[in-house]
Amino acid sequence: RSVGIIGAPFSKGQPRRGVDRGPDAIRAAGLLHGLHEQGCAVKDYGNLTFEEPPDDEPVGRVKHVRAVGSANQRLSEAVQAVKLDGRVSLMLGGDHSLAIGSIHGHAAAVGQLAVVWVDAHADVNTPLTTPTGNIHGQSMSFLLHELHSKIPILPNFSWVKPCVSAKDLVYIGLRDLDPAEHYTLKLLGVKLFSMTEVDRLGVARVMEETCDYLCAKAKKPIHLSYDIDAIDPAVTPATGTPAVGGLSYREGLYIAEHLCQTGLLSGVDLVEVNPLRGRTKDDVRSTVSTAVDLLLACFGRLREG
Ligand SMILES: CN[C@](CCCC[B-](O)(O)O)(CCN1CCCCC1)C(=O)O
Ligand SMILES: [Mn+2]
Ligand SMILES: [Mn+2]
Ligand SMILES: [Mn+2]
Repeated sequence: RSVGIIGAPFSKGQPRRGVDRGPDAIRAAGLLHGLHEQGCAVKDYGNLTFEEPPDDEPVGRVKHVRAVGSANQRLSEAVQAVKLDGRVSLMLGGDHSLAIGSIHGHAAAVGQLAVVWVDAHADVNTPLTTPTGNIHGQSMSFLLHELHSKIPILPNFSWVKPCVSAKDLVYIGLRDLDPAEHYTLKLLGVKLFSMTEVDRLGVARVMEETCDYLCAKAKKPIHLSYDIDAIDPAVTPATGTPAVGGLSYREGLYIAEHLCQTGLLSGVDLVEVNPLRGRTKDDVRSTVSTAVDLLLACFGRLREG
């Protein structure tokens, strides 16, 4: 497998300091060494640098609009370039607002794609429904064709073209949604496996159904957007929006292993690792090493050796 790594040290999609340290923390925990060990051809494109637009006043309730829009435009271009290099793009966050640029750039390069969103949260508030104004909870709303008419014009966002159809999106791990998000997902008929379904069906069946559902019509390249807070906070506490009752380490790995073996994985995000949100060094170590293990599984590592 050929992998192109992009570091996106960005935090303005949410209010907590530290998530911009995610990319270097994940590298320092041995990501590249591990990928090389398992035979991947790896190119590290380094960390993007982001401008800080002055006077970035909220627009309505939405915070850091200009910074988020500008950062994601740059990320979109970078991901598109990695795809045109013929590699699987691996974006290291940074907060989950970065999925806007990552998925946009991926779709610009490959056309129609399927999205598997592994997260405690749906990140599908619109700028008009968000309870917090934090764009990391709104990312999908900018990308879905079906929500196009619900998105107001925002500064530095005019470049964003919706590029995902609701039928090509699957959520896994949901357990903390806002009312408007729940309503939207029901209205659009988005396929989702909340933690209730994970408990009821088991992760193997969830992945079987996910792949059957996404591959039913045509096989599309898959974009996996993995929010580390999908995993139970007992395993990955160093993150900004922890929610109890998450995926076990093993379930998280299985999801990555299964998607890898489809051979359709074309883009990956690993976001919301925040080294400042661990209470102890062990908290941070456990979070970052789990992130590395999930990524090694995305790119071919099997527990059977
Ligand atoms: C559930 N929606 C939240 C969290 C978004 C998390 C983003 B992610 O990238 O980490 O998944 C939270 C909104 N609630 C906060 C607590 C009070 C009720 C609203 C939001 O801010 O929209
Ligand atoms: Mn998220
Ligand atoms: Mn989340
Ligand atoms: Mn459209």
